Amino acid sequence: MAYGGPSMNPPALSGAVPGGSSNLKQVKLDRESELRIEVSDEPLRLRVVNGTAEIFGAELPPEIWRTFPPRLKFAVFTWYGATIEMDGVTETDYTADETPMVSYVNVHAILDARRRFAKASTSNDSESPQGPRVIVVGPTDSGKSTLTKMLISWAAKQGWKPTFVDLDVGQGSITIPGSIAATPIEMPLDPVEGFPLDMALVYYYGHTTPANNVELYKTMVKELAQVLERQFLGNPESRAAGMVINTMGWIDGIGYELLLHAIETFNASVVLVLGQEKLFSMLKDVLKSKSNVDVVKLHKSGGVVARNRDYRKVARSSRIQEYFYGLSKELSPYANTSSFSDVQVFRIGGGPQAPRSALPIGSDPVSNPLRVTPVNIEERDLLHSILAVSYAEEPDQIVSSNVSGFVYVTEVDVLRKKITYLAPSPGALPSKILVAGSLTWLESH
Ligand SMILES: Nc1ncnc2c1ncn2[C@@H]1O[C@H](COP(=O)(O)OP(=O)(O)OP(=O)(O)O)[C@@H](O)[C@H]1O
Repeated sequence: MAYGGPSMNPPALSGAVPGGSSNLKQVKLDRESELRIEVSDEPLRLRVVNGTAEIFGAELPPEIWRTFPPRLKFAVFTWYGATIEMDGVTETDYTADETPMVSYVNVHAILDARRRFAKASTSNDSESPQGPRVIVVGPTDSGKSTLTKMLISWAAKQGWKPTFVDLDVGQGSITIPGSIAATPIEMPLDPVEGFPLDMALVYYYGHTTPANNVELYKTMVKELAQVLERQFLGNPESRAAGMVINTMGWIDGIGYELLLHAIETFNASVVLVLGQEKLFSMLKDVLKSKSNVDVVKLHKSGGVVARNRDYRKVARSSRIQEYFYGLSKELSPYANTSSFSDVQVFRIGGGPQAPRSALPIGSDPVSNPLRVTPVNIEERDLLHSILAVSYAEEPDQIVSSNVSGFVYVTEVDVLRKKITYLAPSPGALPSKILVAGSLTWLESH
């Protein structure tokens, strides 16, 4: 794994534990330094034995062992010094004393002041000051998700309930990839569990890159923004806490247009640009006419680990597995079989809008990216597809409706006209309307 940069120090080990197993080791961290860890293929146990330390903004309780799953990459940071104990063999672990954490926490302090200002002047008037709407942008592997987590956890630690918005359909921080989602955060994030799903507002776009259907992606981003806007109007507490929006790492061409679209759609007031000068100056320039938008450049942490295509593919697959089986396979999904006639599967986009003969001469029968078409289960191979269970009551509401969850198609029996799927909860699905995209999964156990 390519580490490096000025912030790399040799591992700082202080005294092996006498009589302990050879896998037990203690690391002493000086103030404002961090222990960067890549977990190996085996889980790792870790605890704080002295001082205070946090993982991406969430403080670790003293003395208590936590188990971190295989391949997780993270840092244990301390503001005032700490001793960490690890039990297990890591892929890598080293300490670093050069981190951008002070600049990150300074951003937090400014956001906090804006929240307090918004809270002090809270009225239900839509013109009154609002909490910050922060959007984090930058190329892939610049540490966007990590910074988002820190800002959210630090805010929650101070009693705010900020809204986290995830626009990155490639990874899926709140729920499975292919979705855009938002959720209020009430407590610092658990370093292993991540973002909670129970109160999330989820839209299923269905693909792991916005390139598959740019119009649909934009439409769903807009839907989500409008719903949050309405919720903020009725909830001064959320409104004062504001939002933190995580974006995808696609920053060129259409990707850049989509960032601008998100900034505008969510009325972002703070744009945090991580690790790229060019993107920073482009955004600064294009947003200079907006006096209420601050564009701030921040350094990427030397600890951010670059992840290749294969890693991302595996990570997506684990996210889906986690949705159905839980983080450590503690859940068991329910297998259900329905007749083809009991469910209605739709897809969005594609297909000609109208036959050429019906269009004015010279115009092209472009496909309609928002068109909702029924899927013939007998004809289209849905085996191994992830389908979203829509809240839409009618097919024409599908694009603008959020979803209650997902099912995974494990068998399609064309002869008996039956479809079998895994669902996270038992009983009938909350809706007959299911939405297919291009997301599939091969269960590996
Ligand atoms: N200081 C650090 N020490 C160790 N690992 C870190 C550190 N900062 C980030 N990481 C890890 O590096 C990886 C990439 O970081 P992150 O997910 O924040 O990047 P990103 O810009 O959001 O990526 P993407 O392009 O997928 O959106 C993650 O696994 C994260 O946990």
